[in-house]
Amino acid sequence: MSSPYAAEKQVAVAAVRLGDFSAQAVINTILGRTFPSDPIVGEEDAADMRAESGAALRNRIVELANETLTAPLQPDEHESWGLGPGHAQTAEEIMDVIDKGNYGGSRTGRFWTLDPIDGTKGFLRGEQYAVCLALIVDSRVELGVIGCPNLPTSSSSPDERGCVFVAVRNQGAYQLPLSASSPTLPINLTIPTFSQDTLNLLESVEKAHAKLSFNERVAEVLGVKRAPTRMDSQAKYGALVRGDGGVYLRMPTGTGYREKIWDHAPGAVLVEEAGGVITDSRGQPLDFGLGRTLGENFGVVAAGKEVHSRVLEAVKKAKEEGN
Ligand SMILES: Nc1ncnc2c1ncn2[C@@H]1O[C@H](COP(=O)(O)O)[C@@H](OP(=O)(O)O)[C@H]1O
Ligand SMILES: [Mg+2]
Ligand SMILES: [Mg+2]
Ligand SMILES: [Mg+2]
Repeated sequence: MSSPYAAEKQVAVAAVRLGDFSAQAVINTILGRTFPSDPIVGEEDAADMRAESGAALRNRIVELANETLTAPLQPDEHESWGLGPGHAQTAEEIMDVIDKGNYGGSRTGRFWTLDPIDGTKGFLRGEQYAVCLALIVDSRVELGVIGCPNLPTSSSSPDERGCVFVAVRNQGAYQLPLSASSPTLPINLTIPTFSQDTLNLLESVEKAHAKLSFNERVAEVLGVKRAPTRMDSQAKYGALVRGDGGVYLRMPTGTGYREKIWDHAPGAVLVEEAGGVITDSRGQPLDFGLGRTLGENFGVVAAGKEVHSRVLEAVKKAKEEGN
């Protein structure tokens, strides 16, 4: 017997791949037109589309990307970005623009990093996912945007969904509504101070992505009373900066996986601009100048200032116990 929901999974995975590729095509088009000399470190590449067996995938992605590229302009969009009716691209152009994301990263100079769909697994489950973009200059994240189409606008309005988190270095962190035409004003974000009673951990849903048993021990050491919030994608960083949790904790599973810069760059500047601290689990800064990855993986800890140092101590204790 075939496994449950096999057909649904096949369709959903194909849809996500289409979403990933076409989102990278559209975003790279806009970046390429507006900042033509900026390289891009993007998660996806067009190799599968270029393969002989990739004709169906290629046709569908070209169709989807062109649907978005040629749609009537929104109030905050410009024709000079390569958007609007008449701006369809050929299959070759679409594949080339996706492959503009092949940059390897660098210690100096400026580049963008893009995760066209972060939290793929969450997207497949109909839960949280995010479109993530950051600008890195001389290894430092200067700007980060995290679009969360499925995240409630606040924990008190679970039915209103869709928010964008924006942070610019030295200019603060904000939450905007997802729709550019919405009249709602930006919300200025500062991570609140937590007590032992109100604190909880924000962690991955996927056990393959983070060592959740370690988090449990850290929570015990900290005396945390609330259950953790499990959420896919960098929506966790958004939840953290608006005070929905207290600590972002991601510990390596021991497989040698190296964290990708596009999975943390926007979140890093968002946390810092909301008054928080983000480091690896040893308290070292995340290094965005090493290439496409953050290098050797010691995990990620993000929280408000006071909480962050308590979490580092708890992590140290849990490690010393042999967890
Ligand atoms: N073994 C692993 N350890 C840590 N992160 C991993 C991993 N395998 C995949 N990931 C990353 O975890 C991201 C999702 O993070 P989270 O667990 O916080 O939702 C994935 O992003 P994509 O969904 O963009 O591929 C992927 O890059
Ligand atoms: Mg990702
Ligand atoms: Mg992704
Ligand atoms: Mg991926």
